[in-house]
Amino acid sequence: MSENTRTEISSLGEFGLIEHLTKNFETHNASTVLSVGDDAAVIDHFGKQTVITTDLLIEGIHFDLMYTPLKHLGYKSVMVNLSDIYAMNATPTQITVSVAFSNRFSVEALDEFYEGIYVACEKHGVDLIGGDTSSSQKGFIISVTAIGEVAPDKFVKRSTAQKGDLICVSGDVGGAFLGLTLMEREKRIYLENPQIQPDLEGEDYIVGRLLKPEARKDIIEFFAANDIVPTSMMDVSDGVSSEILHLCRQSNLGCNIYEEKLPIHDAARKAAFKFGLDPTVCALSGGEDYELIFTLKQEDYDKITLNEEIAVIGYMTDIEEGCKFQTKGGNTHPITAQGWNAFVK
Ligand SMILES: Nc1ncnc2c1ncn2[C@@H]1O[C@H](COP(=O)(O)OP(=O)(O)O)[C@@H](O)[C@H]1O
Ligand SMILES: Cc1ncc(C[n+]2csc(CCOP(=O)(O)OP(=O)(O)O)c2C)c(N)n1
Ligand SMILES: [Mg+2]
Repeated sequence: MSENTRTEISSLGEFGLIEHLTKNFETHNASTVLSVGDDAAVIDHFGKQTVITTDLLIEGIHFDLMYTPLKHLGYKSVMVNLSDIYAMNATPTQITVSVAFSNRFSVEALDEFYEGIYVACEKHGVDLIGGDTSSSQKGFIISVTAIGEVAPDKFVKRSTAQKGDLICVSGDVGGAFLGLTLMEREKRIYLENPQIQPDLEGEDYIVGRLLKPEARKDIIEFFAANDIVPTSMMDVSDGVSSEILHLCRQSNLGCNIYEEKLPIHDAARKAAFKFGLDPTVCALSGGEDYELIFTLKQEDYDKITLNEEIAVIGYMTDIEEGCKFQTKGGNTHPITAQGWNAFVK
């Protein structure tokens, strides 16, 4: 397809567009009994339990199209939902995708967005089984629902951590926030002086963390292969400190977290210093890392030491102890939820 082709959505109409966007996608899961094309889809998880989650992505709130390629946006819209399914220790099987957009979008633009959706589906073995398509007066609105399966009562909640459990985080945290800080800075410079080209040299890691997060399927597979069942779990969308407080509040416990144990990538640390930010603050309050935060019984410690993708950052305590953060200098502070909140500007 030529770069300059612009096909108006009106040339296809709503039903033509849906057919165009979905016709080449085949379903792969046995649980997908009926897919796109009827009043509803039908799924059958053959005795397993069904896990379901949904998240909205709103232009200007969750993403900025000035620096977000549509293919990446499609991919990320799916990933943030799959991340919630993995956070239940479940396997994603189907998604629905609903979109609303203004006439500033062409068929080619939506094709790009769906390319990203399909790449994410392929990678995680998920079927697209339906959705909805509408117009919006202003802005691109995306709503994805993900469905998954889990063996009966094997899902992992936020509320079941026990005193003494180890608190663990997968991968590294803070990078996506630094990617966002960089993109917002470059956008500002560009708007002030459009002749200046964005300077993203050497910043691929943090930009990648923002634009193409990876839901941690590998961690769930590692648990299954090593007979590990976390005592509680959730994904890191709003920032580590905010998520730890959710685990503590819902489990009626306190915690001790150690600054020196926070997994921060070198590229993120360097970027933080460049922007005059504290890497620890970025890791605790940044958000959009889409890593898993979970608690484990102490006797499982040996099973995870060999996995370099898992860091132990602290442990759960009695509720009376409060939620505490110990700095590298040995000072102790209460943890506050300074994570992302769509209603706080
Ligand atoms: N408008 C709503 N109506 C009903 N339930 C909601 C609504 N918004 C959020 N929830 C529910 O509240 C819980 C927490 O949501 P949220 O903080 O968005 O979690 P996550 O970070 O996993 O997306 C979830 O169970 C979610 O389904
Ligand atoms: C334009 C823009 N503004 C702000 C952000 C930062 N941001 C967007 S969503 C989000 C966190 C998660 O969003 P939320 O809607 O709370 O997801 P949920 O917790 O429901 O999964 C963050 C930090 C961004 N990526 N782009
Ligand atoms: Mg949500």
